[in-house]
Amino acid sequence: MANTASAVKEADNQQHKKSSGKIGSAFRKVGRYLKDQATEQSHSALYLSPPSREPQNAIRYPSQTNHQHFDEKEDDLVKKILVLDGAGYSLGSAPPAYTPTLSPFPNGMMDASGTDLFRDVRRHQYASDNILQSYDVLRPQRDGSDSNGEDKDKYWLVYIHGGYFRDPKVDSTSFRPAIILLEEANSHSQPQPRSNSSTTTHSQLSTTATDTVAGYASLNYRLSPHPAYPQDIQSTPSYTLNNARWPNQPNDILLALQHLHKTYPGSTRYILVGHSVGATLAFITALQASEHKVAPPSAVLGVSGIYDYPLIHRTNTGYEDMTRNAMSPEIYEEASPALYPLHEYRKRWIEVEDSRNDKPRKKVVVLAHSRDDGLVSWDQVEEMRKVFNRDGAEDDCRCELVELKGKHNQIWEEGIELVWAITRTVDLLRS
Ligand SMILES: N[C@@H](CC(=O)c1ccccc1NC=O)C(=O)O
Repeated sequence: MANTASAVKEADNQQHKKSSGKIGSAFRKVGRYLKDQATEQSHSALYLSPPSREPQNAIRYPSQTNHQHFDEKEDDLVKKILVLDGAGYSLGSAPPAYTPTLSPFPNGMMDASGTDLFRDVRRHQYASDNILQSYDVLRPQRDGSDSNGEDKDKYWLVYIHGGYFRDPKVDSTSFRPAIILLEEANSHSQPQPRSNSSTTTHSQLSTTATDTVAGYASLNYRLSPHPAYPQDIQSTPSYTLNNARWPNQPNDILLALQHLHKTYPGSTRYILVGHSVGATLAFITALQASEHKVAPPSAVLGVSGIYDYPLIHRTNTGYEDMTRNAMSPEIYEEASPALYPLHEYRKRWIEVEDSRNDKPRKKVVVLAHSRDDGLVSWDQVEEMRKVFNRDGAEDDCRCELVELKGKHNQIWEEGIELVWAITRTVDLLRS
C-alpha cells in the first residue's frame, strides 16, 4: 500500500458504508503565542470551511478547565445517562441546539514564573472530514531531544480520552491535568503526596517526566451523537456533525498515529494510554497498528478501561444503548480487547518486528483501575488481566495490574492517579 493514510481512510469509508482545579496557574498566562497559534489554526482549517464559520477559530481563552465531572456523584451520573439514553430526552425541556467546539488547545501553558513549560504546543488536523480529527502535541522545554522529538531513551506519551464515544465535553484536553502535574512538578519540585498513598511524592513523579517524556500527544477522534447535545442533521455541516460509527473511532486513532509519526519521527517510540473507552481503543489499535504500517506501541496502559462490552452490558444494564449509539451489536465482540486471545496479541502486536530498538524489548501492558470507580466496575479489568496472565505470557510481555484510588473521571480530572499509572508503566519498561 503506497499511501497508508488513504488506505485507512478508504477502509474506514468502506466499513462505514457497510455497517451504517488545580491547574489554574498553568493556564492563566496566555500570551502572544496563543494568538499566533490561533492564526495558524485558522489557516489549517481553511479547507474545512470559511474561517468565519469554523468553530475552531472561536478561541476561548482558557481560564480553568470544564473538567468537573467528579463533582457529580457517579450514581447520579449513571441515572442521568440512563434517562438520556432511554425513550428520548426526558429531563424537562429539550436541550438547546448544540454547536461543537473543541476545548481551547493547550497553548500558553506556563509555570507560575511565566516561563514556558513547553517549547512546542500545537494542535494538528490529521484528516479533514471533521474538526475532531485532530490531536494536540506538547513538547517539553528541556534538552536532550532533537527537533523531531527524537531521543533514544525517551518515550512519547500518546493519550486517548474516554467519554463513551460521544461526550463532547471530554476531549484531548482531558490529558492536561496529568501533563501539567508531570511538567510543573518538574519545574517546581514541590513535594506532594499521591492521594491516599504514603510512598510516592510529586517530586518523585516529576523524575518520570524529566527522564522519560520526549513529547505528549493527545488525540481527538470522531464522536457519535449525544442526546444532551442534539444537532440538526439537515443544517449542521458534516465537519461538525457527531455521527461516527465504529470503526470510525479506531480508524481515526490509526490516522492520528500515522500523522504524528510522520510529523515527529521520534514519536514512534511511544506509550499508548487510554482512559475508559480510550482504553478500548488503545488495545484495539495496538492490534491493528502493524497491518496499517503504524509503529507498534512499546507499552499500552489501560486506565479505568472498558474491555468487554457484552460483560458491561450485563453488569450495567442500560449501558448497551450507549454502546449501540456508537457501533452495531455485531461489533461488540470485535470491539472488546478482553475477547481476543493472547496469541492474537502476540502475532499482531507483541512479536511485531520493532526496528526502532537495538534489541527487541518485551512489550508492556499495564491495567490501572480503581475499585471506587462508579461507572466501570472492577470485573472489566479482571477480564482483561486474564488475557495476559496466561501461562507463558511472561516470556514476551510484562503485564501489571495497578490499583488506583478515586472515581472514574477523577482519575484524569485530578491527574495524579493517571500520572501514577504512567510512572508504573515507565518503571516496567525500564526494568
Ligand atoms: N460522560 C459520558 C458517559 C461516560 O463517559 C461513561 C459512562 C459510563 C461508563 C463509562 C463512561 N465513559 C467511558 O468512556 C456521557 O455523558 O455520555
